[in-house]
Amino acid sequence: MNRNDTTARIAHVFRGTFVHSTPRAAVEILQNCVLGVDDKGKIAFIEKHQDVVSLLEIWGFETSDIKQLGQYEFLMPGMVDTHIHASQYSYAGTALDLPLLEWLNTYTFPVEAKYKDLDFANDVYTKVVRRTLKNGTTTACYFATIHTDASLLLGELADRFGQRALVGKVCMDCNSAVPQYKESPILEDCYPNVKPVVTPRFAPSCSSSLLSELGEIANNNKLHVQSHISENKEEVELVKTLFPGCKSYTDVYLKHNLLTDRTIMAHGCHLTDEELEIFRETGSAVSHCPNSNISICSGMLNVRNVLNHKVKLGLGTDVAGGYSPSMLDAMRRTLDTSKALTIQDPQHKTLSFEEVFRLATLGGSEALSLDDQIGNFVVGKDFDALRVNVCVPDGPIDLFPGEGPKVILEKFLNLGDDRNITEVYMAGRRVVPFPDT
Ligand SMILES: O=c1[nH]c(=O)c2nc[nH]c2[nH]1
Ligand SMILES: [Zn+2]
Repeated sequence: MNRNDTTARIAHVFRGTFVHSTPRAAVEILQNCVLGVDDKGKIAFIEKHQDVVSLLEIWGFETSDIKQLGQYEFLMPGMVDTHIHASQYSYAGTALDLPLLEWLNTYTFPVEAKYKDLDFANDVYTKVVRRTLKNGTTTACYFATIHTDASLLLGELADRFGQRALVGKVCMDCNSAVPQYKESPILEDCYPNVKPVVTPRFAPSCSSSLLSELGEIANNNKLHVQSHISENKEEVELVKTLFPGCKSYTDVYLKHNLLTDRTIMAHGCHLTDEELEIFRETGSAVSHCPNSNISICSGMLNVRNVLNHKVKLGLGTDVAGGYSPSMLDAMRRTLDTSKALTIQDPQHKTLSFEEVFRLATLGGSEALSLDDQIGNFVVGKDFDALRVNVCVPDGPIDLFPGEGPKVILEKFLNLGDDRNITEVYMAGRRVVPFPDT
């Protein structure tokens, strides 16, 4: 409870129930606690309420500054979407009738080509940032398009609305389906909470020389890398023919120096145990995108097996292969997929809702190598948080006598929506409700 930094002042104090994950506990529920946020947006303290008198003295705030959470309210860490295509948001909820490679050629590339028009980009990017923030995504790892100006605009909008983001200008130099839609390089480091991520689209749309160039840029500048891997079986076969000198899909990225502890690869449904071993050795992470995996019939990732290999794993909405921009949906689809695997093989150890909660928060922060900064309520981390009220008027959840905080959390995760997320904070700044509403 020491106050080390004498210049920091307290900007917010909350009292009530806090729910988060730790490396040891998938869900830790802290009741009747107080949490303080300093004016730099960092968590200054989290203590039992009986210690409030000494906290008042140490930190110099007033009792009247304390925001009391209601009986059916709690604070949880902001959710981390480790894989989302901002540029595909305009057709989210449609166009889910083709498998990956045809889906890309038919729907995705023609739409992404439209981002040379900045008005179009501004409309879609504003909507996706606002929609995901309202649904509790405080950190998003975005794919944009090949267009530098529109990708910079996405970064600017994330910064303006207060979403932490990694923004990837897509790099691809092979595209026979829509030949005018291909190009290369990256983005500048532009805002405190918005960073560039080196983004080769996936091996089939990149030449070996582009992959090498991107591996070099990422390593020389210590940048994040994101791409797709082993999403669908046809794609895995295609990669074998395109890169005959590589032992596996994973080996393609490994050979081009793209697998580092700042790498996040989406899907991985068909990765072998040998490939997962390479992920563990390099510290690269998998983004599990269950809505997309089912919606375009790509496969079912065995998350339990990935976790058993000690590979970092977060969840992704993968809009628009995934039709929902909500991380609550990503959690539900993760549970559904795990249950489907148990139906196929009763020996499969089904994921629990607590484990999935951890994947959406702390797991996501680890996958993006941001866990020293975000992911749970630890002193010194940034205060990225959701204020959840499971009892909002006309809300989607009914409660019954005797339901404790764990049941309330489970109901929110399974039944809740953005109506229950009454406030969103990123680095101590309240970003939802939006200032203009
Ligand atoms: O789900 C996906 N969405 C995409 O846009 C994409 N590009 C390559 N591989 C992909 N998979
Ligand atoms: Zn994707």
